[in-house]
Amino acid sequence: MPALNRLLRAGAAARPLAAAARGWLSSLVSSEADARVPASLARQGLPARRDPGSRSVQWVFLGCPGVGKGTYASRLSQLVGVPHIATGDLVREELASSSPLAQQLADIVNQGKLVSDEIIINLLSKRLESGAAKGESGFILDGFPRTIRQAEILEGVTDIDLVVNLKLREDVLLAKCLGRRICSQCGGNFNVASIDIKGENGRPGIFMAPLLPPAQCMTKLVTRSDDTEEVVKERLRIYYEMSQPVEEFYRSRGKLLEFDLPGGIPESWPKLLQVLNLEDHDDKQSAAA
Ligand SMILES: Nc1ncnc2c1ncn2[C@@H]1O[C@H](COP(=O)(O)OP(=O)(O)O)[C@@H](O)[C@H]1O
Repeated sequence: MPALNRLLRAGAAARPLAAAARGWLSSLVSSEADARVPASLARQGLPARRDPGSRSVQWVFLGCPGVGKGTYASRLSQLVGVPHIATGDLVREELASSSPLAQQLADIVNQGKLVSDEIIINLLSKRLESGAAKGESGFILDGFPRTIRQAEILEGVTDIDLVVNLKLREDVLLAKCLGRRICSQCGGNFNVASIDIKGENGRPGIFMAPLLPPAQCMTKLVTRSDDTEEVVKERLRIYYEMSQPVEEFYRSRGKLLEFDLPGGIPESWPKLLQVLNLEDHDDKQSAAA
């Protein structure tokens, strides 16, 4: 099996890339029969394909920067027992290394631009490959696909069961990005923003309490270099231009589940479980804990 990066280095052009990526990724993801698809999709008139337990879930989380893809994808991955794979994390791991790619990536990410499809497919392929070697199966993808080309390549490789599109109003997205903090020691994600917007002119208000770190992390908090106001606004602009069409790509295939976040985690998590038909799962896990 030729590695995608070797093909790319050999100067593979646009069409061979898609073919190469398909070959490479398809050996790493499963296209077997369908996995669990929430009954809520059926209620929405979307196709609910059933063959429970045939393979692990293959889900995608879409949504603007700051919407909470990482938070909810990570919680769900623990609940359903599949890895949470965030391409933004893969990019940041590469940035933290002293690889030749790191400087090139830093310039792109710090301007709020998208990394090339080639680089992202390469990073994702490596992550899937190392997971497969450890016996991982299934996934919840967060931050991928982010362009129509990425979506087409993924669709050519495997059957995604469900795409959750998380939504929040733009002023809240900006406040959440600016309030985001990471513990430089444990890697935990927190948010110091306190959001309390009153409803007006028929538009509902929204309340989100800050997600504060424990005392031992308090002095070790850092801000992502791309979470400045200027860069967040550019990331939002790029999302609308490059990634929003991906929503329509999955909507037209009957796979998109729209989810308007009603508030912070205490309000949103139970509702998300409800629409995913996973409340029982959560109860069983809490009882077992
Ligand atoms: N699928 C992708 N395609 C291109 N670039 C990506 C992709 N995923 C992540 N990146 C790069 O990594 C950065 C951080 O990604 P992420 O943590 O997902 O950010 P966000 O908070 O904007 O959703 C992006 O701004 C982009 O430069």
